[in-house]
Amino acid sequence: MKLFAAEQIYAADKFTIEKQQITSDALMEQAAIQIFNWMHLRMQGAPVKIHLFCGIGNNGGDGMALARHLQEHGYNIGVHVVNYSEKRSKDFLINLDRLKDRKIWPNFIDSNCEFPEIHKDDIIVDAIFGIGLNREPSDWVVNLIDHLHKSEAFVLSVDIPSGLYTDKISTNEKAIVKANYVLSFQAPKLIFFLPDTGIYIGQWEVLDIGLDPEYLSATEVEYEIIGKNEVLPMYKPREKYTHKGTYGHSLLIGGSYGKIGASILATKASLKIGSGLATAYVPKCGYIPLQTAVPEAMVLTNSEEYIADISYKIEPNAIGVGVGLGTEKETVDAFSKFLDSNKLPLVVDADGLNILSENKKLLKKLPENSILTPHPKELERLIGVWKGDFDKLKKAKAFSKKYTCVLIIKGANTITLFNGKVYINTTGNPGMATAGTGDVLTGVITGLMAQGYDSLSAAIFGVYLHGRAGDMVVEQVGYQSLMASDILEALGDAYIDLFKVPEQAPPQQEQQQEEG
Ligand SMILES: NC(=O)C1=CN([C@@H]2O[C@H](COP(=O)(O)OP(=O)(O)OC[C@H]3O[C@@H](n4cnc5c(N)ncnc54)[C@H](OP(=O)(O)O)[C@@H]3O)[C@@H](O)[C@H]2O)[C@@H](O)CC1
Ligand SMILES: Nc1ncnc2c1ncn2[C@@H]1O[C@H](COP(=O)(O)OP(=O)(O)O)[C@@H](O)[C@H]1O
Ligand SMILES: [K+]
Repeated sequence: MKLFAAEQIYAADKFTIEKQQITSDALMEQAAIQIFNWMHLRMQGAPVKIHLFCGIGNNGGDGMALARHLQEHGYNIGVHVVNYSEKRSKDFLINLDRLKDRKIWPNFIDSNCEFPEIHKDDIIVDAIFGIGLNREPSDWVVNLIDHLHKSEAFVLSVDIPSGLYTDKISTNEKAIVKANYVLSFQAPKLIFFLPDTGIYIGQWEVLDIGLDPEYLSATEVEYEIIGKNEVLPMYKPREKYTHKGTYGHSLLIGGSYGKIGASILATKASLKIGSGLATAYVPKCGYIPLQTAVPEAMVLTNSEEYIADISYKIEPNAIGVGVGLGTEKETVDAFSKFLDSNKLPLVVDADGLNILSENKKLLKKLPENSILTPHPKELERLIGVWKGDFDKLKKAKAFSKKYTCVLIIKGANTITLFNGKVYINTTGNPGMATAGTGDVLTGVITGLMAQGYDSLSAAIFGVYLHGRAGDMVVEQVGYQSLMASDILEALGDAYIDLFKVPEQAPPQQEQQQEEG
């Protein structure tokens, strides 16, 4: 799903109004009705007090229009205008008048006013600022936001939590509403998925407010979120008249004394994801553990406790390097020499990344379209410290461009960058914050490349399947008990899940409705 920049949403808004020959307040009305329907379906007329805090722009206008619909349906509302500017938007004013026509007089709050009392069982609708925020809110607005938080009432934010910018990080975390739920118009916003800003969003849902679909589909975006719909077209089916050679040979180079488990996990993952053959290249101390733990894999060994040379006679189709590798001087030299002769795009993880960070000139030796899979600390070693998520993305994009590599930034909502575009994964859970899960991901991506997936598809699809396996298995084992091996075992389920059709209402029920 595309993530649009604020300017693109404003442009789509303008285009829709012109094409459909409607007024902007009619579009606002559609948006408000969508929110009303969402609330009405859940509240069913419950007499809970609903406090609507409305700014003076179009986000506030949405809130005012919503207030009218709630009042018409008998809800117990309090409407508060957060009067932070004299410059009120046209559609805000139209909706203010419509409220007044119905004899509803909002409570106007400014810097000198006492804030309204809010009980913790009340509901707050946050329509103070939307995507038009362009500077830090005044101190009294920050105090109001603090007042909302202190009430402990449920907060429903319209479009985005007020106080969040769409393209930068706020300097004052107290100036941001913490939303329990966000109803976002037309598409989610990038900030919902970044660690610095995602913390202000409990749950979110998209409401289709009728922006022109053709315009939106023709609009090129920098950011996309990746779910099942996006990865399904990448899937390569298994054909009947094929053999193990058809599905490629993965080579996993890594392991050192005390870290052979990493090689086991990665090698096994490459087979579990469908690689026809797999070879683990490990120091001799890894020979017996590997042959025992992954009897399906072949093993090549070199020196005793860490890898001191990387050379082989096999012809792999994909190579993953770095898990458990260690950073001994001889290993670094072996990796450097290997890069001189290797032509295949690599998947580089863990100590492979640490070696590259310590020896930046090696980065130039990486074949084009190699995949680097750093967690945030490894990323910092590669690209340097950053100031907030937007700066991180900018630096990461520049790095991926400079070395023509796919960069995978691991974490909650793993982010893949390539060729100026950013793909945000939606699978995975905090149960995966445990030893060895990254090693499994390296094996998964290597195994996909061995099967012929191009680097970008292997990265996006691999991250998705890895996270989906984590989501499926966590339901059985729980967050705390989830281990990397559990993800390995669930990779098959993640594939099968790609083709599961969402459950529909039982036919009997439909029949009854028709009869009724
Ligand atoms: N297509 C869609 O998706 C649709 C979107 N719709 C809704 O419109 C919302 C965007 O509305 P919006 O452009 O009027 O901006 P909004 O966020 O209400 O801010 C208001 C104004 O405040 C100002 N301002 C900024 N920062 C400030 C500060 N710190 N302190 C004081 N003032 C500050 C700034 O004006 P300025 O003073 O800079 O001229 C800004 O323009 C969007 O989120 C959605 O809810 C729907 O109605 C239907 C279709
Ligand atoms: N909170 C989280 N939510 C979702 N996924 C997570 C979370 N924490 C970690 N992960 C995933 O777990 C994996 C951890 O990788 P990494 O840190 O390299 O682990 P290791 O080095 O132990 O193998 C990554 O794929 C990451 O995206
Ligand atoms: K808002």
